[in-house]
Amino acid sequence: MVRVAIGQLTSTASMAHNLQQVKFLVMSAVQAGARALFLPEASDYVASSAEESVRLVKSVRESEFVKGLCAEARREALPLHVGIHEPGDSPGKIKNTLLWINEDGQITQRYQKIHLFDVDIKDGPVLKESNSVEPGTKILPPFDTAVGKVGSAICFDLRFPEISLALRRQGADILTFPSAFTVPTGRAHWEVLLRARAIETQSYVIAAAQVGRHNEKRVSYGHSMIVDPWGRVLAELGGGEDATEEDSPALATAEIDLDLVAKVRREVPLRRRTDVYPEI
Ligand SMILES: O=C(O)CNC(=O)[C@H](CS)NC(=O)CCC(=O)C(=O)O
Repeated sequence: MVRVAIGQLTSTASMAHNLQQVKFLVMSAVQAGARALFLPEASDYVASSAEESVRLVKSVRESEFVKGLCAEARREALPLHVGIHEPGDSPGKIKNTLLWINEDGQITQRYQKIHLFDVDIKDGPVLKESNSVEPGTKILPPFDTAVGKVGSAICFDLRFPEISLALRRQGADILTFPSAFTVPTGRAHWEVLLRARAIETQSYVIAAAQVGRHNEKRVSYGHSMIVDPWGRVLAELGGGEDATEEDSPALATAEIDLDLVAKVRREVPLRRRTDVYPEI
């Protein structure tokens, strides 16, 4: 058994402020005895427009936020899983990136979000992530960590079971979905989707999320969650309409039991009928 932590925060356009919040979460995770801390998508900043998002972006070498995180990880010997932005390959574009920073403070894994959130919901959010973000083109092969084999995806990727099934097939014990869900879609779909991915892949799901008001235009749902391979919610933070100051920054922990992963997979074998439908 090994303890993991999820950290929830309200990132703004100030990277210095966001780094302060994350430092508090690192300290809390260490105090709680966690062996890894999982942070939300876009922890470095949440901007109020595509233009501002592009204007704020820094390479990881130049980002005070990422350099600060690497220093924290090394000082506390605590691996960090964190969503940030990076400059894109074409001008005027950025990447929505996930980093694994190991206990030596080194960036050892990187994933670029492959599904972009372009939605136009009547009386709801209108967001065109592709205005500023370049989609990734690869799945990051699941990687070994002190808490298990981690398969990473980001936020809207959660809605596409194919990526979760691919990560599971490549050996993941834990799926992660660092997120910044909107309030209406979160209320309708967040928990159901997370638990469905956990149940159908028979894996832990760790989903750290942004919460509350980032700026005049943007509010996030919160409800960061850890789900076990049987679909039980082991830990959940607050959010939604009733978000309070206690919800940000906030930390929760749970125990990862890899024997439970093996047990669930043994007891309920999911033998696919790939003679009937294509393997994904
Ligand atoms: O803009 C940034 O910097 C950070 N990125 C995000 O907030 C992204 C793209 S706008 N949000 C989502 O994918 C929400 C998905 C969602 O809410 C759903 O699937 O219902």
